[in-house]
Amino acid sequence: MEKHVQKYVDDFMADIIARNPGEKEFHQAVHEVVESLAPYILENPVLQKMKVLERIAEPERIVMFRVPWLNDKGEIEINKGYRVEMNSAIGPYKGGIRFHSSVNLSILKFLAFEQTFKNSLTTLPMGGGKGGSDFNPKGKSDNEVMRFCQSFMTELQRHIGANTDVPAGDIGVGGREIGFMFGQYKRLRNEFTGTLTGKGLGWGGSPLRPEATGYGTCYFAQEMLATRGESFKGKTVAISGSGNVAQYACEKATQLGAKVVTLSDSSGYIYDPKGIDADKLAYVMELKNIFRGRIKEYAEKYPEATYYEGQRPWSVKCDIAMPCATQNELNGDEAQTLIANGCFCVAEGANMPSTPEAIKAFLDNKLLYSPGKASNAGGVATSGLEMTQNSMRLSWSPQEVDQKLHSIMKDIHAACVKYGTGPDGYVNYVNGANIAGFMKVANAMLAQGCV
Ligand SMILES: NC(=O)C1=CN([C@@H]2O[C@H](COP(=O)(O)OP(=O)(O)OC[C@H]3O[C@@H](n4cnc5c(N)ncnc54)[C@H](O)[C@@H]3O)[C@@H](O)[C@H]2O)C=CC1
Ligand SMILES: O=C(O)CCC(=O)C(=O)O
Repeated sequence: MEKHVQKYVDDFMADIIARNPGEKEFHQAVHEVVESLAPYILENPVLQKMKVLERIAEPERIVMFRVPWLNDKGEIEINKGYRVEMNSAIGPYKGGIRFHSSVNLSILKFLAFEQTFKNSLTTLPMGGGKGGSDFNPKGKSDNEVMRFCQSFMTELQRHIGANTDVPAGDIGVGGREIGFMFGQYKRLRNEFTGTLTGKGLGWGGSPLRPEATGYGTCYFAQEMLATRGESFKGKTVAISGSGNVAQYACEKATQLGAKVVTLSDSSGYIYDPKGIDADKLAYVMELKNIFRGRIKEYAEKYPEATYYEGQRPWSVKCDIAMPCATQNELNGDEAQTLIANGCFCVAEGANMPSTPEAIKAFLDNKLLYSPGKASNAGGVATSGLEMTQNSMRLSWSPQEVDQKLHSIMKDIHAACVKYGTGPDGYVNYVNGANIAGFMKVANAMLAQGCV
């Protein structure tokens, strides 16, 4: 990197760190973006003068609140609730809600920051936001989850709305939680609107929203593979996670002819050398979505599989890796192991799953590597399609939604290629996604003045 560009990055980050002390995930997300954008911003002085990136890195609003609820023993429990309304330059704030014990402001700010660029890439009119709570749904009864969701929404409902801020699911928030939150929103506001996405099909949801993030990640990977005359057919795929994104990435990769050999959760991973086919995946979906069990039970049911306690799946030999669990789940050493084992494509289904050292290894070795903000954008894009269907008061068929999702993913890929191709022809999808995502938001902010 040239000296004056490095200085811009260093000064920018020094300011971010001073203004947001201790928020390491947020610093990490901003650093990656500033590194991509610095040359572009230095060539466009108006962006510097109008402090566009500085403003994008400061949330427009953060709401923090108490979430008191009663557990099944009748005792009061208290959690923290948050909504980070990051940027509304191109549309209402939009982004998921995460329930996980690790949730804090740093994590939600990094997610809301990433969401701003991701939503812009979808080409749909959605700003960036993210919310959540340090509530841990593991081991809680359905009634406890319902009481928690109702209390969370009792406060959140004042801050959201179909034209203001439209939350959805994320880690720990799936169809069950969206149902409880939507029910409480409707009850308190006395209105049936599209304020949440990820709703059930019979009450305003879009076909394919549950599938969209995993499917979209595979559609994006298909586009990357095609640039080298490759496809999923006959490839071995390692997937981490076993939740929503991992399940549907596994389903689509298998449908496209690949063999998926791993899934994981926070306790460990399973390796199935025969591949996780449709029947085995149906078992995983029941295990995780209904019985809320652990992935190790897979290896008890299918003796051909092995369970590795406390480990991540990146030492397994594969052609394609798809991290679909959580942030910073793939480090520099694991990236080197993947590369040494012949992995040539990494498509992120999770948000920021690769550490900066892992990303550097992928780029230095010229892998096909897509950051989550590009390859997992199919989820929020389909949420955008749900918002459109809600506004029009009609619903599209699964085929129509799938076709739109597919074409959005192709367009995001094309935008990354346009802005990320270097002089040697290698596509740096990190730069491509950051620059393409930034431009639309930046132009809107320039037009809207100092707000
Ligand atoms: N649900 C969606 O539509 C979208 C989700 N994402 C991202 O995809 C990732 C997964 O989200 P979902 O599948 O929706 O959540 P989920 O709650 O359905 O599944 C999360 C998975 O990650 C695993 N996990 C959580 N913490 C872990 C840890 N510390 N170590 C190892 N595994 C861990 C869980 O065991 C579970 O398998 C997250 O990064 C999320 O932000 C991104 C775009 C959209
Ligand atoms: O569907 C949405 O609104 C949000 C999805 C999400 O949280 C994400 O893209 O990370």
